[in-house]
Amino acid sequence: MAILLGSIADDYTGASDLANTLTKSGLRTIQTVGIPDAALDLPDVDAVVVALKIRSVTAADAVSAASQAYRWLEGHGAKHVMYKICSTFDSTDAGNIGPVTEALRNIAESGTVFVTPAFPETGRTVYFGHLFVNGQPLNESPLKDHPLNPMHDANLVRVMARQSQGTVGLVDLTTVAAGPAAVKARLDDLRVQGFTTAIADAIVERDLETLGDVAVEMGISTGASGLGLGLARALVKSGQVPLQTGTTDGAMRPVGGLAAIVAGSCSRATLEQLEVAERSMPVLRLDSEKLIAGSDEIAAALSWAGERISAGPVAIAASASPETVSWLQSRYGREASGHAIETATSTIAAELVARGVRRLVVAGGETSGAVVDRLAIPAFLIGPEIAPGVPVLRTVGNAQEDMLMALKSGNFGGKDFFATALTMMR
Ligand SMILES: Nc1ncnc2c1ncn2[C@@H]1O[C@H](COP(=O)(O)OP(=O)(O)O)[C@@H](O)[C@H]1O
Ligand SMILES: O=C(O)[C@@H](O)C(=O)COP(=O)(O)O
Repeated sequence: MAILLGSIADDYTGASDLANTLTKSGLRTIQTVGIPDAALDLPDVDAVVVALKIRSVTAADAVSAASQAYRWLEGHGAKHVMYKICSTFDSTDAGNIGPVTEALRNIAESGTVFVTPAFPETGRTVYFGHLFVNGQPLNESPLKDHPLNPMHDANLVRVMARQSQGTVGLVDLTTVAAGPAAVKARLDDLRVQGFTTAIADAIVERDLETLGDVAVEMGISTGASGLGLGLARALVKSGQVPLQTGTTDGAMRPVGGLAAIVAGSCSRATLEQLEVAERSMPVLRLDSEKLIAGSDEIAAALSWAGERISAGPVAIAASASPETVSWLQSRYGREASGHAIETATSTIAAELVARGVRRLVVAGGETSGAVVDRLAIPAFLIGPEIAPGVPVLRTVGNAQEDMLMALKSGNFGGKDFFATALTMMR
């Protein structure tokens, strides 16, 4: 299997978001969970998105995992590797966008690498280095309250500089609007001046097409799904990939079984989606403190689900308001409470699967990572889009029967996301 485009995604929902964009843009794409085992029979594809869970680990661990994934992708023919980060630039001053981008730049022996989280379809735009989320500066958006990486600065040149060793430049909108030649000239200029990375502005898809045209000729880039769109369109336009249509064959064959939702995202969109779901299906709100205290809350949740699930889908949520999250964190610590709740939600998901759930929606990036790891799923085929950034996924190569899943990024999806997803996953 020789691939054209490789990607290393820093979390699993982000990986399915990018795989969805590449598929929609005409590339046959598969999402693997980690570097695939040699024994895994992968279909012929144009693009492989290697999903890693490295957004909230130490920078050293993130660099090591991403470097190994880069070597695997390069060894399988990838001419360009995109490091997929969150469209809301989820990271801290310790990393991991800066350290991983710089490490990949060194391995690929690249010039100045551009970085853009722009994803206009979901309201993420970058203007003179400042990230806006649905028109609000990042630091005023719901991301200011993220449980693991609250974002307090919209100026990404500054944010990136705090987590980088090298200097960070800017490819501003005026340059991007002038087209690929102007962007290349600006990157050359930045390289000569010694900049290792540069935030690239983008407001509309056309800007991302320009950036894609430039990136496709470089070894690596860093960005969100919008950059994936630019890269995919550049590959199709150049004739390197014939335009394919639709989703992977067989991705949507019915799997039967029971259906459930497990939510660990505390993002505003997820909280609203759970409120709406309460009108049409049973929703259990877990007690966060009891979850941290021990297994009784898990057993109670499974018994609650057992009494209802044969009649239709159920939802189980650890999700809580910013006030509850910060109270819990002040008592148990940010990482410890996040980790304990991820362990609990993934245990609940695995037990539901053991009891016959074959259609599973998971809300939250870290939460999805914990669930997918717990279920030991090796890879996913990409099905149709439920909402921008969220496709239906079909498991590949796992021990259990095939499952249909959706891994929803916390902030993605409309208010009726859960009902829409379950309808598509019949
Ligand atoms: N009630 C809660 N209190 C504190 N942390 C929570 C609570 N519920 C979930 N979490 C944690 O919040 C984090 C949410 O992150 P994630 O799953 O990536 O969601 P998102 O996609 O919205 O960023 C996870 O670590 C999860 O375990
Ligand atoms: O780019 C994005 O916004 C998503 O693909 C993504 O990575 C979101 O992360 P989570 O909200 O943590 O799922």
